[in-house]
Amino acid sequence: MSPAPEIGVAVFILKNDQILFGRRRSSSIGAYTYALPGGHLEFGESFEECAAREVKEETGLEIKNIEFLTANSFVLSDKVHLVAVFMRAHLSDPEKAPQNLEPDKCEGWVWHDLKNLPEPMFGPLRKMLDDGFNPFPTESK
Ligand SMILES: Nc1nc2c([nH]c(=O)n2[C@H]2C[C@H](O)[C@@H](COP(=O)(O)OP(=O)(O)OP(=O)(O)O)O2)c(=O)[nH]1
Repeated sequence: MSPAPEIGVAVFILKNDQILFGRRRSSSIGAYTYALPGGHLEFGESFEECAAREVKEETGLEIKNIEFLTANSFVLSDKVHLVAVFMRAHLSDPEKAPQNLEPDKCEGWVWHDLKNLPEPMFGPLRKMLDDGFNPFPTESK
């Protein structure tokens, strides 16, 4: 029987014109690609709770104005089917820098401009951005 789809929540943390990315390590899917902070939805969690928890666990940052943006279904192989929920948020304290709190999973966190995104990017995210998805509120562009 095929495994169940996994539900991930990924967060576009926006600071001025920039987005926070981390390069994934080899142990999980999307090895060595740049992705957003995020992780798997736990039983009973809202998307907002999952976003805040994963961002705090991975970067030490607290986020506010957490909003749902979109969701996508990606079949990556005959074993991996992801349902990715994309959220947007801002830093509670814009002066605070991200820490790499899970160095076994991530090489470090860096802010990138939407016009100068890091490569290679995690496949599902690359596809969304190539399709023209823009996580910034329309009034700020
Ligand atoms: N972190 C992250 N996950 C993403 C992104 N895009 C995307 O489809 N996902 C999917 C992949 C995974 O199925 C799921 C969770 O990702 P993950 O691999 O980072 O999870 P994790 O180990 O940190 O989570 P956990 O098991 O500790 O809860 O979300 C993204 O940009 N960042």
